[in-house]
This record gives sequence, structure tokens and C-alpha cells, in this order.
Amino acid sequence: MEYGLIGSKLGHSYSKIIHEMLCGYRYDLCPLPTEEEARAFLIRRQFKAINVTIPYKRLVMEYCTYIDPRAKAIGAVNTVVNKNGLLYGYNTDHLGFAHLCDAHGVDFAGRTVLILGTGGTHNTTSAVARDKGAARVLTVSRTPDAAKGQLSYEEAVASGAQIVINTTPAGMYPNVGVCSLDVAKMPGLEAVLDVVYNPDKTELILRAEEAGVPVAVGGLEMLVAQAVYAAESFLSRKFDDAAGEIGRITAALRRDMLNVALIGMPSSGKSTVGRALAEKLGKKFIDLDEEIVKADGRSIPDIFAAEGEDGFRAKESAQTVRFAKEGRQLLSCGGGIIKRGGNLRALHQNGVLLFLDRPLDALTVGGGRPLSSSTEALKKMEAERRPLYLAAADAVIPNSGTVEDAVAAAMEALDEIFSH
Ligand SMILES: Nc1ncnc2c1ncn2[C@@H]1O[C@H](COP(=O)(O)OP(=O)(O)O)[C@@H](O)[C@H]1O
Ligand SMILES: O=C(O)C1=C[C@@H](OP(=O)(O)O)[C@@H](O)[C@H](O)C1
Ligand SMILES: [Mg+2]
Repeated sequence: MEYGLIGSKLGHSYSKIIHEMLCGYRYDLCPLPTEEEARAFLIRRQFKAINVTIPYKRLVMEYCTYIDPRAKAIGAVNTVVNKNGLLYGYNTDHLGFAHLCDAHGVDFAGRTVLILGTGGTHNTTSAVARDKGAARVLTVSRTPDAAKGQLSYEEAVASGAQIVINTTPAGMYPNVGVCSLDVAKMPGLEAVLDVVYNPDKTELILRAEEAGVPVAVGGLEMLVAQAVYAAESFLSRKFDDAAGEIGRITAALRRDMLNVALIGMPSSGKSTVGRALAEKLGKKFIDLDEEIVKADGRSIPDIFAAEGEDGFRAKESAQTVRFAKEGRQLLSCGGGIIKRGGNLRALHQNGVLLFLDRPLDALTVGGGRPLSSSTEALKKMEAERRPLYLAAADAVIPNSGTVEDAVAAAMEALDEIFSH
């Protein structure tokens, strides 16, 4: 191995994609489940340079001849460069986190900062907060140690903090929707940062957005930034525009990993355009109406007949929650998905929404759609729903020409959405 990553479990790591997009060298994921294997790997040192992740960021320090002072102070090394058989250790996680804060204009000066969690990333983020002038850095734990001044999640709410940093795995895929901090009760918040990047927006970030916190961002940019700074150490050279590289790769990664959901009136072409768009994007096509039918065993008209619209909506929500937390999918939604706010929240956590806008007179009456019973019904429905589609969508895609035209318009809109 020349370049790569070691850690105990690496199944979901994006590092290979990021490094190979960035530099073109080959980057291998090398899972080392046991400490003995990690030690043997470090003794053999048959690599040019590596990144290190959980649980070996401290262990590798024993094998380094030189450790960068910041890495030493934090007590963790995530980047190791082999120079003529001697290992040099650095910490680019703190550079990555500092980049995330700077890129979003987070001002730490004189602020009270809450760090959720006591694990490895706690020290990294608290070092950055202190460097940037935080007045107080408080630690929040589910099992607070009062002797160390740690706070419970209840106490944290009343701490008067302006900045919250989550370093715990709470809310991380597949256990999405989890969050112990009631940010809605913290009116002075200026920024909420989460080091978790899958899903794109954790429950904490969604809640912060809903509470109107001005800066609410997940950890993807931090992950990319630490990789870019690690690559600089790997190759002993600086990028001309590191921030530009970070922005470029973060955007490309989000385009690749996130879902695209199509919303719009019944028979506006969500399933038809969705299938073609999925192919173009290289995403897995999922038709939520089909999934409802598959899971239930009855047709949509039969579900409506037996359980009414409410019964159908409950099934629709269950399938939405199920698929929306996954990634790399094109989700073709049923027309009524916007009737429940929870559906939109689920879709936004890991994807973008496009409103497919087909002229009212081109919509189909009937066609196995119980609510599209007449032209009048469609007209009334459109008047009610149009504002909801517009409010939920990241972009509006006209579908008034051919299916290919709509696909091209959607590709253009996605280029724009993922350009920054
Ligand atoms: N741009 C278009 N040109 C011609 N027919 C279209 C176009 N978009 C959709 N359709 C047709 O409209 C009908 C409804 O489309 P569908 O994809 O099932 O809509 P939805 O999933 O939104 O309910 C289908 O017969 C489809 O072929
Ligand atoms: O608009 C609606 O309320 C509905 C739209 C349908 O999906 P399409 O939009 O794919 O037709 C289907 O979910 C159900 O008949 C209800
Ligand atoms: Mg459909």
C-alpha cells in the first residue's frame, strides 16, 4: 500500500473517493480489526503515508519519531508520513474543523461553546474553539462528571451558549432522528456544527435550522478539508487554492451521495422523468408509490378504499422515512407527499427536492389515482398544493416539453445546486 486509511472498521468511509478525486493517486482502505494487527502494520511500515481513524489515533503516536505540536497537544494523530522509514505524525482533523468554522463565518471570540461528547473529537474541536478565542468551552455528556465540570443535556440548555458542536455519533446513519439537546429552548444560539456527515443533515442540524439558528452545518466539509490537508502532508506540497479544492470536492461528493427527490402533482411525470433522470445520474431509482404497494400487498385504490386517505398517508410516511435516510437514490414521490411536514423533513435530511411542474391541462384524470377524479378536482388540488410544492423545492423543473427536456432541465438545476 502506498496511500490509504487504517482503522478498525472502514466500511462506510468516503476517504478513498475524496483522495482519489483530489490527487489521482491510489488510496486503499485497510481495515485492521485488532490492536495487534494495527501494531504489526505500523512496525512493518510498508506505506508512503496513511490516515488513521478510530480507534488508533492515539496508538499510532507510539510509533512516530516526530509529532507535530498541535497533534501532541490534542493527543491524536490522523496523518502519518513515512520519511525514509521514520514516521511523522500530524493532526489534520483540527485543520478540517477550523476550515468548516471559517467557511461558515463562525465567530468564537468571547463566546460560550458547548461540546457534546467526551470522545476523541472532543479535544480536536475544543482546541479549535480555544484557538479562535472562545471565552468558555463546556463539555456535555449523558453521564456528566461533575468533578470535571461536565454538564448534563438539561443543564446545557440553560448554559447561555452561543455555539454547539456535536462530536458524538448521535443521529448518525442508520440511527437517524436521534438528538438529546433541545436547541429550540436555546434562543442565543449563533451556530450549531455537527461532525457527523451521514446523513447530510442530522436531527440536531434539522432542529437548529427549524429554530432559526443562523449557521447549522454538518461535518462533510470538515471530512473533505482534513483529507485535503492530509494530502498536502502526504505529498509535501501545498495546494495553490486549498479552500477551492475543498469546495470542489465537497460539492462533487454531495452530488454523488445525496438523494434527489421529485415532487409535484399526480401525473406530472415524476415516475417517468425520475426513471430517466436516475439513469443519467447513476442513482438507484425508487418509486415510493410502488414501494407502498409492495409493502402492503394491495393497490393504491384498494388501500384508499379500505383505509381512506389517512391510512394511505401513514403508509406513505413509513416508506418515505425508510428510503429517505439512505443515499444515492432518485426518489419519485407520490403527489401528496407534501401533505405531511415530516415527509419533507425526512427527504431534506439527505437530499434535494425538485418540483416537477407540468401544466394543469396536461395532467391525467383517473389513471388509478383516487384523488384525481375529475378536472375540477385536479384544479382545486393544484391551487391548494402549488404553494407547498414551491416552498418545499430546491428548484422548479418545468415539464412542458419532452421527457428529455425535463431531464436536461433537472440536470442543469442540479449543477447549480451542487456548484457550491
Ligand atoms: N414530458 C412529457 N411528455 C409526454 N408525456 C409525459 C411527459 N411527462 C409525463 N408524461 C406522461 O404522463 C403520464 C403520467 O406520468 P407519471 O410519470 O406516471 O407521473 P407521476 O409519477 O408524477 O404521477 C405518463 O403517461 C407519462 O408518460
Ligand atoms: O397526489 C396524491 O395525493 C396521490 C398521488 C399518487 O402518486 P402520483 O403523484 O405518482 O400519481 C399516489 O400517491 C396516490 O394516488 C395519492
Ligand atoms: Mg408516480
